[in-house]
Amino acid sequence: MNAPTREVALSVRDVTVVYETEDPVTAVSSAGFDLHRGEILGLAGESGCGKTTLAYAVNRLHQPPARIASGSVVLHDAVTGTDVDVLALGEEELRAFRWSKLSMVFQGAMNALNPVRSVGAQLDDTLRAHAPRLDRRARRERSADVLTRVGVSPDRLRAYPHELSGGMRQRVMIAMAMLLEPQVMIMDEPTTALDVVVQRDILREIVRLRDEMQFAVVFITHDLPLLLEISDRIAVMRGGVVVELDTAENLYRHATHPYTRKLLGSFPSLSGDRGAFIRSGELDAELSGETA
Ligand SMILES: Nc1ncnc2c1ncn2[C@@H]1O[C@H](COP(=O)(O)OP(=O)(O)OP(=O)(O)O)[C@@H](O)[C@H]1O
Repeated sequence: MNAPTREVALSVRDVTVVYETEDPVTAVSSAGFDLHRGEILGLAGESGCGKTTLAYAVNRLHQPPARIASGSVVLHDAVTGTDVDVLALGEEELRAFRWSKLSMVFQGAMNALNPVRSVGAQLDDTLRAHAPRLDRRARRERSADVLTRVGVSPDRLRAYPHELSGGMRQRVMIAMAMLLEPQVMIMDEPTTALDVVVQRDILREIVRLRDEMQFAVVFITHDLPLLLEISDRIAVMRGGVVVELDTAENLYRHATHPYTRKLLGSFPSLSGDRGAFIRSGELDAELSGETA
């Protein structure tokens, strides 16, 4: 597996998000992290701790009553060499930024496909909107290529969403998220709705693609054992705050925050002989090519 670099792709600093409801809720409070190029950063924490709220802030997806009260999100664009101040982008700039620089896949993303348009037409729409210089043939090739990368045959370009299984539809959404080769992908429980075998297949693909394409991934889930297997570093959130951020291995072996230890202890698969677990699971072995 390629080691991620120390170069920072995305800096998230002191982000605070408030839901301005009758009784305002500060869902994320001064939270932040640096995401390195080519890195998979896991974001862990129990339900309601603010993971999705933070991810939405990074992609500016919040609608009222949510309000980003403070903080900064900066993408260090490797292509142009400039820094993009995400929270300051205007509507037009934001449209150009999403998908092409930073893309997001949600748990229920597969339901976001348009039921009356073929997969190919939907990939083509995104390319036409964001890569107008590509001609029809180049768009078709690119669409076929991303589908192949996520393990879906290019014949499926003609298929309609209802003709595909849930796992395939979710793969199509992951293909869509990588269509414009963004530098950062945020994946919020991207495989939770799928069965375990499909989930593992897709995760294996994500890690392989990260190695191939060197994009950086923020991977959000409450499934800490899974994060320990696939992440380079893990940030643990609690009550809207990042309480600990360390390499997967350090976090597993020497978690310093009592909450992280409690979280590790709450997964039966992680108790017992901890030394035997870390990054030596079946998935990791397969990823490093040790098994077929
Ligand atoms: N629209 C909303 N209005 C008011 N409060 C909200 C809203 N959406 C989320 N919250 C609150 O913000 C906090 C963080 O929620 P968030 O969904 O970000 O957590 P999460 O860690 O992603 O949880 P999960 O793993 O269940 O998705 C929670 O206390 C939640 O109740």
